[in-house]
Amino acid sequence: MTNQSINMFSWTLHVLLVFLTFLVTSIIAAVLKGSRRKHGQKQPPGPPGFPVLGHLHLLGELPHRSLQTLATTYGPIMSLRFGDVPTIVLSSAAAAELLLKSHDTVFSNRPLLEALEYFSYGFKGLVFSEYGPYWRNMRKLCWLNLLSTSKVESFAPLRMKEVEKMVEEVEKAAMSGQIINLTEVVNDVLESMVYRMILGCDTGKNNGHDLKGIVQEVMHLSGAFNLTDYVPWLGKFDLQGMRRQFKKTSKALDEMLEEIIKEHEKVFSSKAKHDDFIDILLSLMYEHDEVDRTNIKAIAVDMIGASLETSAVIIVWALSELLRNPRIMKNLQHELDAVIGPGNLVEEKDVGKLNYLEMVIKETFRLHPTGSLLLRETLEDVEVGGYYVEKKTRIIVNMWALGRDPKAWPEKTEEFWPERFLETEVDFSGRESLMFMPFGTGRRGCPGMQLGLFTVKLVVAQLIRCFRWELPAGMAPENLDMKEKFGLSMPKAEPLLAVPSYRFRAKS
Ligand code: HEM
Repeated sequence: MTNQSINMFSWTLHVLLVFLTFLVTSIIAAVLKGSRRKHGQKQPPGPPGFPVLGHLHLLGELPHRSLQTLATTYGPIMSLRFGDVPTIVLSSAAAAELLLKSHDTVFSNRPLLEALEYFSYGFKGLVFSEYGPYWRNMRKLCWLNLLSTSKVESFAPLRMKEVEKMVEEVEKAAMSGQIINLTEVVNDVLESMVYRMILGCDTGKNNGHDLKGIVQEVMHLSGAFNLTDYVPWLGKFDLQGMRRQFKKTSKALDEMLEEIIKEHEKVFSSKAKHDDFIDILLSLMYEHDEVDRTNIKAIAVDMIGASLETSAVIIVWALSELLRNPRIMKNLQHELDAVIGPGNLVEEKDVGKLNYLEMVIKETFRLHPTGSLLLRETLEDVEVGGYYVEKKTRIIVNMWALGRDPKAWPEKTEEFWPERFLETEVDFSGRESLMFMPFGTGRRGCPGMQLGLFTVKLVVAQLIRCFRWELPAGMAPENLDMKEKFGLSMPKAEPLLAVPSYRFRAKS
């Protein structure tokens, strides 16, 4: 035997051994878990699964669609197992009401995913920290100091300035009849707003650190499929090489945040102070023991992650639906012209008067929920709706399916029809009814809803008020590609391209 074939043989043996250990351990684990379950405890229905994989193979490229299809057979409360993780998928408003509303606390935990352990400094932020006193403190701190109504309003001039810059850029394209990539325009304005508000800097290179590139990598890795999250004991083999990437990216992220914090510290007591989230968190660190440097970094990452893609993605979907539905675009332009003075830019104080805009944004969230699968985990065993749900069961609320639940939305279910909200008195908060809850619900509901809505409405209103939009090369509205791709926030798969022309030159 040559050296090469000996190596080949030992490599094959190694892979076989790993696979066999994997198979045997998983079967033992499944048997032990089964035997722990008491007799007569009814599980929600679900399809038969494979050993080891469970139902992972059923997820497909667009899990929200695959799960919706499965729910037509197994019902709106469905039991699945992804690797080692028992999971319940909720696919209707009634199912979400039954579990989440009546047992808010029990369903208030989040799964501890490996990527987020790295990027949130061992779950020291808010979004993915475990339900309990630490999470409660962090939530209160963020709510009072960063996301309260008065704080959100204090950043309004910053948002307006960035929106004005965006309008100027689009005006240049309108002058030359250019096709523009609206997805890029929206991402750029959101990045500028979010980075300035949270970190006090823009999207370019910061002391040699590629802020935009690093954040994009963090978002990408946080949404990527990681086998370790489903079969934890396989983690030590790091078969997909994910841990290596988490370590590399979290190191780059940490170095960049350190420098940003140091810059803030240098000018903290001077007039050159930025007055952004880092400044606010630094003052809390100087005043209170409960905040340290790690918290500042973890919260900054959470706030960027929670606000950037969510808002940008929904704006692009809203603009796409408006381009595909000229009647609705016209209605919105009429409302904007009637409410806003001639030639003026829309300001945040106007947003509350724009009822049709509100309906357009609601309808966009119904059909294109950012975060198509909302993730929770049970804190303890619970019996609900005649079913037994174990502690540490992962709960997936299929928001995609909720928006298409024919019982909740019987009329024109698949159609973009904002007028349905004239009759349906639901707000964004998921407080009254879970048929519509784009910002989640209950204790873990989104604390950035107000900020998110202001931003989304302001950007959409400005782009529709100032410009007429056409699809490139005479494309018919109904031919616009509306496919989504799976990710943390379910963005449109293809960038949105369109040609702007002036409705009028706006002045602020
Ligand atoms: C259009 C924009 C946004 C959408 C659609 C959105 C949506 C959501 C959703 C669905 C959740 C999960 C809620 C649940 O489990 O019930 C969430 C959580 C969260 N969001 Fe937002 N969000 C947006 C903007 C923001 C902004 C601007 C911020 C802050 C700067 C923010 C901060 C958070 C935080 C901190 C959490 C975790 C709360 C917790 O676990 O206690 N979000 N968001």
